[in-house]
Parts: sequence; structure tokens; C-alpha cells
Amino acid sequence: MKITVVGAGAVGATCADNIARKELAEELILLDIREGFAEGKAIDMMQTSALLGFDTKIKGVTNDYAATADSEVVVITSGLPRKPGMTREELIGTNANIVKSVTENILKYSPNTIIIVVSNPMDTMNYLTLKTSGLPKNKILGMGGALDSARFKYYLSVELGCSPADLNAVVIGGHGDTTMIPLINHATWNSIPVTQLLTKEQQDRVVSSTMVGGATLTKLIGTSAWYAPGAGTAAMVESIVRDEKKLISCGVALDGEYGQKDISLVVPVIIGKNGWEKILDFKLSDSEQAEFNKSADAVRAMNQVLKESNHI
Ligand SMILES: NC(=O)C1=CN([C@@H]2O[C@H](COP(=O)(O)OP(=O)(O)OC[C@H]3O[C@@H](n4cnc5c(N)ncnc54)[C@H](O)[C@@H]3O)[C@@H](O)[C@H]2O)C=CC1
Ligand SMILES: O=C([O-])CC(=O)C(=O)O
Repeated sequence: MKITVVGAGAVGATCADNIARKELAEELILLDIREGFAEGKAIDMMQTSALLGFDTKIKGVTNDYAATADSEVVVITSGLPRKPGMTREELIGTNANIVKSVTENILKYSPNTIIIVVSNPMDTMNYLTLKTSGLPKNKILGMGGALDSARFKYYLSVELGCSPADLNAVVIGGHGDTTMIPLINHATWNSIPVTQLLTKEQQDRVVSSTMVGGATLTKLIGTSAWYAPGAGTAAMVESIVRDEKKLISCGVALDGEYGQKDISLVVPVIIGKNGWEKILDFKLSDSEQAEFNKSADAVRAMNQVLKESNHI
């Protein structure tokens, strides 16, 4: 198994670190545009292998796409992160150029790969990859729901005083401060609906903290988060590589599912060796569906910017 991670910055390097520790690949290529940067990160990580006991061989390269040839999975994390006070959507101009050119270069050497898009604004960057790569839709997944659902579980666990691992909780919609929808009415702790265990005030606090989870960390750290984003992306890679058939909410192309078409939005999917294999229908209530439609409108407006700027 050969995997490439493009972008050796905070998220890309953390994702690579998780992939190596879990030994999800024999060969892992880390690629960055900044001279020597990926090489240095790869050597640093390889120097942990004697301590951590993994056999994955990590190689860093500067813009050398030939080294990525025949990758079965490619993770795209290249692009600007936001600064405090910014929205993810403000990154669109710079990151659309980066994601488009990276995708073109990757496909020259790995024409049948599965691509996981992390760069923000993720819903629109994933749509860009869907529109420009020519890959089957099942081979393109956006990372957002894995992270947002993990944050949702974290905030629920704080209110409930329980283990996050005992929770089932899913976020759908967009990966934006106002577009994500933590499905509180579907969340359970050991099969008990959390709505039976938390007051309305607690539920509202969990939902709003989850929605601004990324912005909260950006304000605290000065740039956006990387530990949970790196782990969330590696969990998707793991479900592909080990054909685990895990249910993870991801950005995927919708063709009528959840009442939407010609858009990438976050919905629950089964992930296996072929990429995303099935979209699960969560049977939304009327008000949840209305929220989903509102998120779709906002994401569609961002996708329109790609058309106006001739990216698609
Ligand atoms: N979808 C999600 O849930 C999340 C998305 N993100 C997004 O991921 C992206 C990366 O975030 P960080 O790693 O924190 O940023 P970072 O600045 O630490 O790393 C980005 C890396 O991309 C590289 N890069 C830029 N242009 C490139 C190109 N054309 N080819 C190859 N490499 C290139 C840079 O040199 C840099 O090393 C941002 O857009 C951020 O908003 C971050 C966290 C979660
Ligand atoms: O907040 C950001 O800009 C980065 C991101 O997508 C997240 O951490 O959810």
C-alpha cells in the first residue's frame, strides 16, 4: 500500500504521523512546495520509528510528483489555514488554485487513486476536485464530518461526564461555522438518546460549541487545529485501507440523496476499499431537512465563486 499526503504542514504532518503509527501503508510520501520542508518532517518522523516500532517508510519530497506514482490513497492538505477572526470561506481564492493544481499533478502519476480533500473551505474544495478530476464520485471524499462528529462527541462527553467512545453522534451538512448540523436528536449514549439525559440548555450548548469548534481553537492557538483533523483524516484512510466499512460522515457528491444534487455536502457514508460505498439515509425530521437545505444554499453560493473565477 502506498499513500501520499500533500502538504507537510500542521494537518498533513499529523495525518502522516497517525498513518505511520497505525502502519496503514508500507510507503508514505509527504509532499510540500516549500523546499526541504517535507524532507525534514519525514526524517523527523522516521526517527520515531525505532521508538514507536512502526515499519512504514516515510519519504519527504519537494514538489516531486513522480515520487507519488501509483499511490492508492492521496490526502490533500495543501493550502492556507485561517487566522483568528476569519471564516474558512475566506480562504477560497488561494486554496482553489492550490487544490486544483495539486489534483492535476497527482492524477498524472496516480490516475486511479482515492482522494481525501482536507483543504478549506472543504465543501467547495471537494466539489472542485469532483468537477475537475474526472474520477468516479466514490473515490473523492471530503474530511470534515469525521472531525466535527469527534468534536460533537467530545462536547457531549463533557456534559454527560462519560467516555466519548460510548457515544454515537453524527454531524452532517457543511464544514462551516454556520453550515454544520450536529444531529442532537439522533445522538445516543449506550443506546440511550442524549436528549433524555441532557437539559435543553445543555443540548444547545453542545450544538453551538461543536459548530464553532474550529473557530474556538483558531482563536486560542492563532492558527487552526491539527491533532483532531489529522486523526480524523487518518481514520478515513484506515477504513479504506483495512476495508473496515465504518460509518463516517464525509463530504461526498450528492445526486438526489438528502434532497440535493450537484453539490458536495457532509452525510453519513460507509467507507471501504472502494472509497465511499454507500450513503446512509438518516431520515431527517422536517426541521433538520430545512437546516440541511439552508446549508446547501450557502455551500452552493461558495461553489458559484469557483464558476465565476473559471476554476470549473
Ligand atoms: N477539513 C477540515 O476539517 C480541516 C481543514 N483544514 C485545512 O487544511 C489546510 C492545511 O492546514 P494546516 O496544515 O494547518 O496549514 P499549514 O500552513 O500548516 O500547512 C499547509 C502546507 O501546505 C503547503 N502548500 C501550500 N501550497 C502548496 C502546493 N501548491 N503544493 C504542496 N504544498 C503546498 C505549505 O507549504 C504548508 O506546508 C488549510 O486549508 C486548513 O484550513 C485544517 C483543519 C481541519
Ligand atoms: O477551523 C478551521 O479553519 C480548520 C478546520 O476546518 C477545523 O479545525 O475544523
